[in-house]
Amino acid sequence: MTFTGLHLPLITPFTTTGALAEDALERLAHTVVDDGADGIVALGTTAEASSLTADERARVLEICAAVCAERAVPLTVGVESASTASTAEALAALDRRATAALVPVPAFVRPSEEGVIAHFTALTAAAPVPLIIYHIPYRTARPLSAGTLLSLAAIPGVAGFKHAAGGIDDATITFMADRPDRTAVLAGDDRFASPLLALGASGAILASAHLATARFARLVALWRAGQADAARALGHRLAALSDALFAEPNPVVIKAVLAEQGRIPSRAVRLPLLPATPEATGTALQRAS
Ligand SMILES: O=C(O)C1=N[C@H](C(=O)O)C[C@H](O)C1
Repeated sequence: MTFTGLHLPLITPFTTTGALAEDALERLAHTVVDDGADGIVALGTTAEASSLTADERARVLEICAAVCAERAVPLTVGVESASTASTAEALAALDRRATAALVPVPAFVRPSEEGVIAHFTALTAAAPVPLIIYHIPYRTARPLSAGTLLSLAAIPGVAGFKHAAGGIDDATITFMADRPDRTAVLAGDDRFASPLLALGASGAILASAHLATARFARLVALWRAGQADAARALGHRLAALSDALFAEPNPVVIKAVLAEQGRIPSRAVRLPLLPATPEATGTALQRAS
């Protein structure tokens, strides 16, 4: 299976009293698909997954799975835990309607690169669905060399990567040149999405695409079609939007803009996140229009 196109890592909307806003989540999921998203990611970082209760996580999954089934689009589910055993347990219990699981290196632990390979080898044995490895060293504190990324790509059961290396570094360039064709690479760093697509990424998982969904979908399509001039120009404009949306910790600005636009009932986020400032919200609203 090859993952292509734009996949939306949905925020979790809350009501004005702080409860899960189920209707708003369902509406949002339908809207992004209407606007050109090729798939949905539930319970990613952008969903504040670690701040949700187990019941809320289960409801989010049910809602997203129902929309994905109705719209016939893939559902990728974020699964994160501190150890290999607990991650394997969470994967084994995954909703059967999931198409893939998005799994980072456990944060804070800082295993060796050999440990990372052993971790994902063990997880593929436990997972009922293919894995998309979430490479995000600035959150996990575990950089990975090109050699390790290529070893991970060779593990049966690894369908691809969400690549969010914090830039286009040496490892990224070597990995993009040498990875097997069957390995999907999805751009996962909003600001660097266009350059990674230019290097051959097959798609993207971008929180920024809650806004301007159709334009982000077009960015992916243009790069995939080799229309570099148009893609580059659009990429520059969308990078400016991403800058504004990531001016404060994700997803606080995105939620504030969606609330201002009346697409979700409130800008509420859960601690330790704080609601977006009016300044950041104003700038993002302008760039989103
Ligand atoms: O939840 C996600 O998936 C994403 N998370 C990233 C982050 O919060 O660092 C941003 C990316 O756009 C998608």
